[in-house]
Amino acid sequence: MKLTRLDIPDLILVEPKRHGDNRGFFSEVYKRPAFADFGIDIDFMQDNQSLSVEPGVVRGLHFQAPPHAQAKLVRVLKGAILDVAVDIRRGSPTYGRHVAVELSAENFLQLLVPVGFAHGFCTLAPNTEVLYKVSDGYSPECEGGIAWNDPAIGIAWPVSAETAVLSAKDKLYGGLDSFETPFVYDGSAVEA
Ligand SMILES: Cc1cn([C@H]2C[C@H](O)[C@@H](COP(=O)(O)OP(=O)(O)O[C@H]3O[C@H](C)C(=O)[C@H](O)[C@H]3O)O2)c(=O)[nH]c1=O
Repeated sequence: MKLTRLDIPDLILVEPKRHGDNRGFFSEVYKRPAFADFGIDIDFMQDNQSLSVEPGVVRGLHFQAPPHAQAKLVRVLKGAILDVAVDIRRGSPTYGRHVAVELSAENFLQLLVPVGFAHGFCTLAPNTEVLYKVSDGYSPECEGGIAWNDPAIGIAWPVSAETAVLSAKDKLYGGLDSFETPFVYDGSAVEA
């Protein structure tokens, strides 16, 4: 399992090894010690899975505030997504900056999104299924969100406001400057 720190060093790209043979492949897709070797110890407690039927479905940008903040480990079982994480930790040198990576069933990549980041994705293929581990349970009262297309963040989504498929909830979120983040940067990440 290969772990790589991205431009925002708290965000980590994960590439499990696939052992191929005449039947197909076998892969250890999550291994807690591999993260521990990288200085990361997250106690994931729930797996979530979503199906998005159409390409161009945008889910996000979401987070849960403390005491139910969530770290996430995101992977794609079927199809493909542009996966995005936005740094919303007050005092972070990369506050408001984001990383966008393509995760797909084909590239087998995963994205680790720690607490303190808003998360969202846009599907790039029909019938895309996303599976992600979370480190805390669902807490509607702690749910928060930021407008997916906030120009202050400037994500280069492959869809427009006219073509994106959004939930009613996601259409209502305000921009980065419309909320007081509940997260504070603690300087934890080791520089890449
Ligand atoms: C998140 C969640 C939702 N639900 C129920 C609540 C609704 O009845 C239904 C759909 O929820 P929602 O529209 O919030 O689902 P998404 O828009 O996919 O939300 C997720 O999208 C982005 C990409 C994220 O990173 C979060 O994990 C999560 O916010 O599932 C649950 O029962 N448990 C849960 O953990």
